[in-house]
Amino acid sequence: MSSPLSSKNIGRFISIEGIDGAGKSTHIASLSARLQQRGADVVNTREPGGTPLAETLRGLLLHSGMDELTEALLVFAGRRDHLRQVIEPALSSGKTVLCDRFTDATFAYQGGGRGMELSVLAALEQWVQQGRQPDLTLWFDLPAELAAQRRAAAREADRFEQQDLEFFNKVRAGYAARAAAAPTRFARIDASLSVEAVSAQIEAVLEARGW
Ligand SMILES: Nc1ncnc2c1ncn2[C@@H]1O[C@H](COP(=O)(O)OP(=O)(O)O)[C@@H](O)[C@H]1O
Ligand SMILES: Cc1cn([C@H]2C[C@H](O)[C@@H](COP(=O)(O)OP(=O)(O)O)O2)c(=O)[nH]c1=O
Repeated sequence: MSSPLSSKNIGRFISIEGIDGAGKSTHIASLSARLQQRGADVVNTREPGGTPLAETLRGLLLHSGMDELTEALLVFAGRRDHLRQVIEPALSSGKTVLCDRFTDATFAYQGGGRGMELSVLAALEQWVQQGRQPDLTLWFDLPAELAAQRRAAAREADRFEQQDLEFFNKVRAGYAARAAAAPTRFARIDASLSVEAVSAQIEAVLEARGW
């Protein structure tokens, strides 16, 4: 067994997921501000990344060629450091961690998109996280075609964003499978709607939890 993470859990862990172009970045700052207005002490972070070591790995993941197992090992290596250095200490001290992507992205991209065996990812997940999961995952869901149109209008593509529609359809299906397996943790947001309608859905999810 790997060394223990933390036994205390008094903060809230929220992850935000979805295919590239779903609108995560558009909503994160206002979501963070909204949580702070309600009294949360919010730590904003992201994956791949979140610590100096994990940010170095992020640069490699987004810009260097490698196979899917190497990708998975790098994301989990960064995740381990991120959990130990940032996420667990924050949750132990009662903070709210708002994380732009977490392990569902590995199941969706390396599992769904690249076709890696899910049992290998599940074993890595157990070793690295020892049961730690977000308390809430906001899944921005929309058709891959619409996300591609939004990305094309917005920015230059990295290694993942250069993938075709078939890849993103598989990533989306990967998220759908994770959501079906953890229906209490996941909240599906219809990300094909307007920015205002997406914000309203997020608010409804938080309200329903009394957050
Ligand atoms: N609900 C929406 N309707 C239309 N365009 C949107 C919506 N949400 C985001 N966008 C636009 O789509 C593009 C991608 O959004 P972004 O927030 O960067 O996505 P992500 O962070 O999930 O990749 C941006 O140009 C953004 O302005
Ligand atoms: C966390 C994670 C991300 N990724 C991919 C998904 C994204 O295409 C990419 C970077 O995510 P993201 O930070 O959302 O990209 P951007 O800053 O361009 O919005 O990393 C994986 O393939 N596996 C993972 O485990």
